[in-house]
Amino acid sequence: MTLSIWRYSHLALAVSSALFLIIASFTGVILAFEPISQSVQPYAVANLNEISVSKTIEALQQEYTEVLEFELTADDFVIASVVTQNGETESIYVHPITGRKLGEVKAKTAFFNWVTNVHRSLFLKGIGRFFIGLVSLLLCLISLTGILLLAKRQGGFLKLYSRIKETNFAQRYHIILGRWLLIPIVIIAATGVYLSAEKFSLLPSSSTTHDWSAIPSETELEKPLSEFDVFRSPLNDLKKLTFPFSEDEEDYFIVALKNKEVLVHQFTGEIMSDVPYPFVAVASQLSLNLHTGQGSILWSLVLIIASGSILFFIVSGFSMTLKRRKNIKLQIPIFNKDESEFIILVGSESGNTFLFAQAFQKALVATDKKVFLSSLNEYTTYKKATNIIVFTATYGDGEAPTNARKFTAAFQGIQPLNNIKFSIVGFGSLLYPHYCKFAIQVDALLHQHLSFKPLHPLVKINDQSNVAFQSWLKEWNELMGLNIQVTFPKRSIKQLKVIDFSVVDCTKLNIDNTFLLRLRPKKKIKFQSGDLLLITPPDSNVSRKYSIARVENEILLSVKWHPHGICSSYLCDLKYGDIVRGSVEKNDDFHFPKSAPSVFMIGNGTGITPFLGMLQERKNIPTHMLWGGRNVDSFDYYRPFVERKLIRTSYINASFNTQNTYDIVLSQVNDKCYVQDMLLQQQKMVAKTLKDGGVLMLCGSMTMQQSVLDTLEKILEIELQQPLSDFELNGQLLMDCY
Ligand SMILES: Cc1cc2nc3c(=O)[nH]c(=O)nc-3n(C[C@H](O)[C@H](O)[C@H](O)COP(=O)(O)O)c2cc1C
Repeated sequence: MTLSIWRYSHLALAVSSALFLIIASFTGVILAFEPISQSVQPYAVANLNEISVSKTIEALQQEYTEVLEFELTADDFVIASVVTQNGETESIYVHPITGRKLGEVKAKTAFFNWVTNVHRSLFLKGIGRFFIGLVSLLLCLISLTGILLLAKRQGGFLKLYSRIKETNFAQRYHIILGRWLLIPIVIIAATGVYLSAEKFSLLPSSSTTHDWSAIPSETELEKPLSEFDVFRSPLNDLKKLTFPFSEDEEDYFIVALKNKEVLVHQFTGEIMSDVPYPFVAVASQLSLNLHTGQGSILWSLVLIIASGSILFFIVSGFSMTLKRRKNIKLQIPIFNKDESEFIILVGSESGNTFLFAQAFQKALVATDKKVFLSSLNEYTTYKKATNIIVFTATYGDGEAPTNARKFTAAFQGIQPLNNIKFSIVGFGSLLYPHYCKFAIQVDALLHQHLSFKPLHPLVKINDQSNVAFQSWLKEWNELMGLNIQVTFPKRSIKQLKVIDFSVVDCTKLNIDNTFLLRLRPKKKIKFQSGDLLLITPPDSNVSRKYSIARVENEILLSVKWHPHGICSSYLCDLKYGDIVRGSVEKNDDFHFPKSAPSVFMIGNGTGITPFLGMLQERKNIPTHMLWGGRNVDSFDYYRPFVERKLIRTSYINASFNTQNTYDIVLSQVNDKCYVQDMLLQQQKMVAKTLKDGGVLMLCGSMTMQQSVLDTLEKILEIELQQPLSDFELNGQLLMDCY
């Protein structure tokens, strides 16, 4: 709730000021170049702290007929207003020791003048200035709401700079740039507000007021300028010196120093008035310098980057909002569990079943029904429920999808509050031996419970068939006396580029009927270990995806041959030089982490494949790999890749400072050990890895995934009293199981 308040405030502020912000930041970037071009001019003189003010006065008086004033700029240049020997009044850069003219003070170019006008007032004078001031204020608020949002997302202010989970470009760089450029942007905005407030006289006066009526002391004697105390101070203490207008005794030198302004008697050097600058004047000067970058090339560069980044924030922010809105439209989270009459429970691994469930929910809501949708894992009590509709896929070897693994246990432990009618729709594929097995289990479970009555027998849907779904819907409508119409959002299927690969190696089957295949892309393509290779055998419409390793710019895959497997049989028969057509699909969720204190790879069977490549690419991140297979010989094909990089020792004995290690466990030898057994034996080390921010990568069969996740859940409860989902959300648990 609070998150959405901040998000909406952030968005509303950005939307209302976007156009002005674009103009102000764009012109701001250009204007920040002006102080840089100014600073690089050759008028600076070194060691101004060693030159006294009187030295410069003398030099100027010798060189020119009359000196009106001189000042030290933010770039440490000396500018003097003088009357030359020819009687001309000039404003020039001078050398503070010789008084020599170094160059003419040029007026701002017409271009910079124009851009300044746009930046300050959009050529709209007072009203434009007001809008720009207001936009600066909004920018302050946008930055503050942005930082609050970020703190919430990262889990607190202390974690502001911790690892970012987002992989979407706009979102990722909105956060990265936001947290580094927040301070400069707030400074730009706050000083902008200050300068505008000053222009509109909303601040107390910043001018110094002298008492001009003071009477000079009679004891003070006339002396040369070089003996005036105030002129003995170093030149870099001075801001500006204005010479007396006439030789009248009541005309004084006006000396603006860094911290105060003094009036000095022109003949005796007596200080007639000494007024420190008011706070407002100091703040104004500081605001001007910080807002414009005057006098500092480094700060000007920061201003250029910060102003430019505001343009990026606007574009990336709006792109994130559009994306979120699209997702919200898909999700329609409307009613809570206790007010809903219809409960839809979903088991889905790759999201397709969710799309069916959401479309069904949307259609029901459109007929004014109160509907609640959640994953099967979140099964609980529902106060007003009369109907439960389960949509679930089956995975692995007839297993539950990850978001339904806890359903059976939850169902057995929860007593429903009322009698409920149920309908089960199983999503599966006839290509698998255990067609819709998990849906069958859920159906059986509900049948056994006295509070649940079937509305309709279990329906199985092969290969996400819309025809089969609509026919179930028709019957469901009839039984319910409803007539809901379900339409599906068009799925944007990314077109993958199909290319040719030549076979470099295809090994024989090992004792587990597994073989290694090495393919060389015929074209240059981008891929990395953990990506997926999609292959459709010739004359077939069945595609298979394989998790791949990148080894010396070639694709390595490990395939288990199934006697009736169309794709595995096709690949198994390949020979050196044959051409295979396929496409590589990016799998960003399963790439080796760019940074992490340590990585623990866990896999079984052919699930070792992406790790074989990651081990070759890995850079300086301590790594341990645990692999589960059947026999010692099962590891033979993988051994050379692993032993090139890792030393065999158990995780518990691994010393990450000096070595990267691996261990294997075998299920068909005497001690019959599975990866989850090994994790349990080394539970302290596993918990410590996660606690210290390490990343756990899991690849292999769904059966192994289920057991490993159950084991991890147990370990974390005992060792850290924390749920596994905390680490999953944090990006510390990466999975690619099949
Ligand atoms: C690795 C894998 C294993 C699968 N195992 C089974 C299975 O044992 N039985 C079955 O009926 N369908 C199986 N399927 C098919 C899925 O259940 C089916 O494609 C489903 O529509 C996917 O839904 P989802 O996208 O919501 O996860 C499997 C699919 C994959 C990719």
